Amino acid sequence: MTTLRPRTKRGHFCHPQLQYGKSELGAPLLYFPAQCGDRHGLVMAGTHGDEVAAVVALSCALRTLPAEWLRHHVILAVNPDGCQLGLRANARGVDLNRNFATGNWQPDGSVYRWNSAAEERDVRLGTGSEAGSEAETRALSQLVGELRPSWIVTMHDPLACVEDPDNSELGKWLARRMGLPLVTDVGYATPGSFGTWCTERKLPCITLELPPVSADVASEEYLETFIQLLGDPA
Ligand SMILES: C[C@H](N)C(=O)N[C@H](CCC(=O)N[C@H](CCC[C@H](N)C(=O)O)C(=O)O)C(=O)O
Ligand SMILES: [Zn+2]
Repeated sequence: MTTLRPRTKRGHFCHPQLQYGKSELGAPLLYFPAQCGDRHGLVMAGTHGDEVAAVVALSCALRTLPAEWLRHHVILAVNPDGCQLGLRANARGVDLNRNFATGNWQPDGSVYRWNSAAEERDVRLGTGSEAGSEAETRALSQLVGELRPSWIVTMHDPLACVEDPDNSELGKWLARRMGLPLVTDVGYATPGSFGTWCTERKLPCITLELPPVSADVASEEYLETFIQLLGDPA
């Protein structure tokens, strides 16, 4: 059994970090490389800067796990500019999850829901001047190409489901542990999305949609599950 880091010492990282690019505003794009095992996965959050409960909960899990027990790569903030601005888009107003170089990329912009109380998705965002136009998209695509992870879990909120087109054992485990429904899609079109980009490259990708909970609640409710996700072989 892994001896977890005492809570008194979880205020800082002891895990190596590597830079895989720069955001549109020049922020470093960081990832935490796996420190042990093989068949590494990639667990990431912060594609949308208005969905940060997973960023905090994943960070808490990472800081609780001793560095040498990290079995999978981690990106806490795919979109650091959006995270610091509290913005779904990146600093250029582009929804990064509609900017990936997929067969169905659309140039006409995208919409999202202001919040769970909104009756429709009507807040407009760009999808980029072309597929892969954004620095964050290109850097992540290149990193995935270099790391060649066995699987990817990308965290969003607030739709409260586990989206796994492959109905994999990992997807079933996550759904069970999180008490969320396992679905094959989120229920609306996502052209140019990361998940579609992965599907086209036959890379297993699970989208974990947290419920609309605070970072405070997520860091308590999901800590054990996220520690197991990061520290146990998949
Ligand atoms: C918090 C926001 N205001 C909000 O309500 N956002 C939701 C959408 C949440 C979200 O971003 N979910 C998906 C993830 C897509 C998964 C897809 N299968 C993939 O291939 O990546 C998204 O990108 O829309 C909202 O309802 O707008
Ligand atoms: Zn999202």
